[in-house]
Amino acid sequence: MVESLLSVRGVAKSFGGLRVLHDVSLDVVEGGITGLIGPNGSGKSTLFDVITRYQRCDAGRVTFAGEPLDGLAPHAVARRGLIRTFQLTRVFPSLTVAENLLVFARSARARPGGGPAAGKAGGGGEGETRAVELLDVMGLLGLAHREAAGLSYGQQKLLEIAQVLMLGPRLLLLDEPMAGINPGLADEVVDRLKALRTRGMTLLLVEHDIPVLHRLCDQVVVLNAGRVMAGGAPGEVLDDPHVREAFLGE
Ligand SMILES: Nc1ncnc2c1ncn2[C@@H]1O[C@H](COP(=O)(O)OP(=O)(O)OP(=O)(O)O)[C@@H](O)[C@H]1O
Repeated sequence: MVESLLSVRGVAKSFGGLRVLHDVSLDVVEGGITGLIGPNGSGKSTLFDVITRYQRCDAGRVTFAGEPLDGLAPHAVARRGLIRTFQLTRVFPSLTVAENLLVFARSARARPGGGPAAGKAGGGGEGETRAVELLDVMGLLGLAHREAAGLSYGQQKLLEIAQVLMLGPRLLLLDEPMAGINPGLADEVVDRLKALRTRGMTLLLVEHDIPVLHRLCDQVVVLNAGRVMAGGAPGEVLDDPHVREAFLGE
């Protein structure tokens, strides 16, 4: 049996009297891309909040790399390598693309045995080497000396992902990485995310676009009204008539 990098078991969460998550369990295997889909209000953001410890769950447990996250603060979770983009990223418009990465070099953590997408970076020369490598992976090397303010929205998204990669995550949580990106660039973002997987990164992302889910994900988990209603290979899950009815309104 393949051990999962992230394991969510029996998670429940209510806000006041409103039960938002009911007994949610899922596994994310290392080195894969897992898509999380579900109608508006089905609990996707709340699940991300619980996983990253922005919210406490009322019941259940989240385990990362074999260790329970109970009781940890969000920054301590991030330090273990479980990182969500909005937590830490901010594109500074008046800095160059390269400078935007180097800002993150100083706070980067070392992770022994990581590949280029999950390795270590300090300040100085090491941080610069890593920044160049990540700009290359994200297709931004040619823009390294441009001001970030001049980037397209999609390029800024790629820069945000590169910033967070400076921190050496082991699992990256992305909330709708394609949102607002024009269709031409969406293909590029898909390719860049796949390139990260090739380098050993593990991704869990909220995504609504069905063709994107088919192209990108190894596994899709469907959340409906706070419960996992399906999970498995994209081809199986996204063609399931129950899923199509709940999610696509068919
Ligand atoms: N802090 C909170 N206090 C009270 N209710 C909340 C809170 N956060 C979320 N909710 C409620 O929980 C439910 C699930 O919300 P959540 O944002 O997790 O869903 P979602 O699947 O991410 O939705 P969307 O696709 O619209 O982002 C909604 O009914 C929402 O109003």
